[in-house]
Amino acid sequence: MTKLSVNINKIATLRNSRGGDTPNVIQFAKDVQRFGAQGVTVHPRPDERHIRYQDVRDLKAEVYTEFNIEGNPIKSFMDLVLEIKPTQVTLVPDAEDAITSNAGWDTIKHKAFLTEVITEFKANGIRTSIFVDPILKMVENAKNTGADRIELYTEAYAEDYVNNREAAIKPYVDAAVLANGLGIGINAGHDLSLDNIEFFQKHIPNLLEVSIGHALIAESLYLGIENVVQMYLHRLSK
Ligand SMILES: CC(=O)[C@@H](O)[C@H](O)COP(=O)(O)O
Ligand SMILES: NCC(=O)COP(=O)(O)O
Repeated sequence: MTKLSVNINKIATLRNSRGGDTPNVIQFAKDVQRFGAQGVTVHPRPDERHIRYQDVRDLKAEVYTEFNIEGNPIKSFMDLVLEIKPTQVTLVPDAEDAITSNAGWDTIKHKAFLTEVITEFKANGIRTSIFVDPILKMVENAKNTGADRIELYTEAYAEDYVNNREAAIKPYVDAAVLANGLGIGINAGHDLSLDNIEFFQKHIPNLLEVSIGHALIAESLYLGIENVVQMYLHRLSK
């Protein structure tokens, strides 16, 4: 079964655009869980332009499904995650000035750093995942850091899906087969949508979780959030 974790960063972005508390991110997290989402994802960045560190603290009491915190493990992020102790931390090598995540880890170059960080999170009972491109040596070395899972960075899949979905999925299938053989779990995320999720899920063996935000919120403008969560769950259950 593939779990749906809803990334609520965009709700915080909308709220922050006016400076008040509308829409309320806590209420939104409660609602997506009530509608069936099996997890909530947040990605606090150092400048807090999307979800804020205080939001993450406030969410702790309200997220009763899987709580996934994503981000670059700088000191303030590590302190936050160790304070909250979510179900899962996903390590993402995002630069401070990047609009959104735009690359996976080089798990060879950063092996020592990742190993140290992962050891600390695991010692605190937090499941660990590393954001990686579908590159075999990056997947293989993700396993060597001690991470429980990888999160496959799916932007390239989403972009290529519209032209040639068979070619688009191929590197992800190869990466997933390797990950399964190595015994490391598989998550995926970035630019997944109602259009491309079903094909992805059908072809990736043992896909444990997808985290989806941008497209899901955009689709909800037309279809409503309750419908959209149900539509994703339906596509993921096939
Ligand atoms: C890790 C990742 O893939 C990103 O998609 C990210 O979590 C999305 O966050 P933003 O929506 O704030 O760009
Ligand atoms: N880890 C990916 C994520 O949380 C959401 O990415 P996106 O759907 O906003 O592109």
